[in-house]
Formats: sequence, structure tokens, C-alpha cells
Amino acid sequence: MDSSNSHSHSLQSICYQRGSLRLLDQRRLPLETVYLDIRTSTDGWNAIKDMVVRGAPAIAIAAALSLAVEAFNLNFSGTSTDAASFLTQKLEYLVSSRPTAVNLSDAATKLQKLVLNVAETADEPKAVFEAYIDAAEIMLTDDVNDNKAIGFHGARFLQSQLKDSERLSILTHCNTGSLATAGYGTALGVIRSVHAEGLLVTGSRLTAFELVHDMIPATLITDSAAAALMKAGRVNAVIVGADRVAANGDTANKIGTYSLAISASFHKIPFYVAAPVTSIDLSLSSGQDIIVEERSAKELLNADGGLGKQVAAPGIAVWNPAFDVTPANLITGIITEKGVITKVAADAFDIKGFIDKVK
Ligand SMILES: CSC[C@H]1O[C@H](OP(=O)(O)O)[C@H](O)[C@@H]1O
Repeated sequence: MDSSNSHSHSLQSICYQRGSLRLLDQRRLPLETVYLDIRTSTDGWNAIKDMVVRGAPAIAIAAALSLAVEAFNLNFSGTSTDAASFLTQKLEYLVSSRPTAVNLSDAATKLQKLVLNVAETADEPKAVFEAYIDAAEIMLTDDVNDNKAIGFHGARFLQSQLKDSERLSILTHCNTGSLATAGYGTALGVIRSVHAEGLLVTGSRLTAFELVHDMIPATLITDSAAAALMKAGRVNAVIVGADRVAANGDTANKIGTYSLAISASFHKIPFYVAAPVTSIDLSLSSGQDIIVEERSAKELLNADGGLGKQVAAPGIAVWNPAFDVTPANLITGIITEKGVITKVAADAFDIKGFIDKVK
């Protein structure tokens, strides 16, 4: 199996060959392109925690592959049951790196079930490790395929909503492209698929960098300019990613998403979430139970996204939530690789019904 995910000229956050994983250090973009070698699940945990790799799908895949590399290079003496215990404990540890994106825990749960199942009949630990590595590699290739399907469904749906000669002018927010996934992207994947003139972007460092790199026409704005742009009539759709979608459609995403949704609602602009089905958490009835990660004050007070020396307001109190939760009533539709989830009643999604139908 060609387990690498090398493809077209898009940026790659995850460079993987069996036995080797390198992660693009996204903290240093756009000025430096530096890849870090990841040899163990501990390297993987640190890379996720410190946002070397970021993006809900990307952190799940980076976690799984960091353990795949560790397993591939491990001299293991023990039974197949011991191998399954080793892997399940490492996956539990990896899940603790960041709490909000459900993709990480979803991937870990699926991989834990797999290794425990294989260990029941495997004669030796090697079979358990190989089954794990195969499954982790499939997650890598599936993610790119899922994102292309999200792009296809999203582009087709958005264009079906256009009037006459209207052209799409999409506002997006935060890191949802090839840097936040194994490739192609979710919300940015829709934009890639649409590739319309006059795309408007908030979220400068990573998304703008990626759009320029891929020569997709875009205009960079600040978060605080979004409402004024909507009022000027220059936006006719908003598309964002997701870290976790609750059963009723409430969605956790990068901080600032909620205020975008409020502005879009006020200006009667459709607001879409683009995410793979693995971002949906049916165990949560609503968004009020989603854990919102708070990050270090250094990310606001220090230069270089927290890597550099302090440059702002020593001693000031800081509140730095990484996400907020947008209520379902502000969301027009949820674009997935299985199709677009629209509302069945005035302001309600039937996400479980959709999932059951497309299974
Ligand atoms: C397709 S990525 C979805 C989501 O993940 C990002 O979170 P982070 O960069 O903190 O890992 C961001 O919220 C994106 O919108």
C-alpha cells in the first residue's frame, strides 16, 4: 500500500512513510518551513499539545501515526495481549493532548477496538502491531478522500443556492486546509472545489498562506472586519470547519466562529460548517457539554505565537479559549463527505437520522 500521502502541490502538514513521520511545524509558518521528526507517541503528544500540528483531523492522524512509527521500530517481547495493552494505553495517553476536537478520541476508540479484536486471535504481538499500523495508515488516506468528497458536496450545494449570474464570495475562518488535515481540507476543501473569484478570508497566517501557495484568489481581512464586509454586501456564504459537532448541530470551532455566525445571521447570509462525519459526536445532545480548551497566556503575550519572548502587557490577566460553540440555530447546513445535512424542521437538524441513512 502506498501509505504515504504525498499528493499534488498543496502544502503537507503530515509527511509519512511506514516507519517514519515528519510534521510541519505550523508555529513557524509562513516565514519558515521546518519539519520535525516524530519517533514516538510522546513526540506525537508534544507536537499536538504545542500546536506543531493542528487542525481537528490532522491531530487525530498525527497521533495515530506517531504510535504507528513507535510500534514499527519497537523491539517488543510479550504476548499479543500485551501488545494490545501497550497500544490501547498509548492511545489513551495521546487523547489527553487536546480535549475539544472529537476526531482524536474517535480515532483512538476505533483503533483500540481493532487491536483488542485482533489480539483475541493473534499468535504473536507482531500481528497486532501490523494490524494497528495498517489501520492508522488507512485513516491517513481516508482523510484526503473524505475531504475531496466534502469539497464536491459543498461546491455542488453552494452553487445550487446561487441566483442567476451570482458568483460565490465565501468568507472562511481559521485553519481548515491541507495544514489542518491530511490533505485538501474541509472548509478550505470546499473553497478549493469551488475555486471561485473573490474568495474572502479571515485567519491570516495559515489559511492565507495556503491559498497563496495554491494560487487560489483570496482577500485577507481581520476578524473584526467581517461584519463590515457582510454589511457591504461582499459575502454570500460563510464556511468554517469544526472541532466537534453535537447531536443537535451545535458546533465547537476556532474562537471567533460564534461571532461570525451572529454577524452572518444578522445579515441573512448562509452559514455552513464543513467537517467529516468523524467530527460529529452523537454522544453529546448539545454543545453545552463540549469541553473548550483554554490555551496558555503566552500565545497572546509572546511573539511568534508563544514561541518568542514576551512582548505584551506583563502581569495583565488573559483569557485565551481556543474555541467557541455556535448554536445550531445559526447554522444553515453541515457539509460532510456523505452529503449536506440541512434542517428538517424550522431550526433543527436530524443528524442521527442523516448518519443512519448514509451508513
Ligand atoms: C479542519 S480543522 C477544524 C478546526 O481545527 C482547528 O483547531 P486547531 O487549529 O486549534 O487545532 C480549527 O478550530 C479548525 O477550524
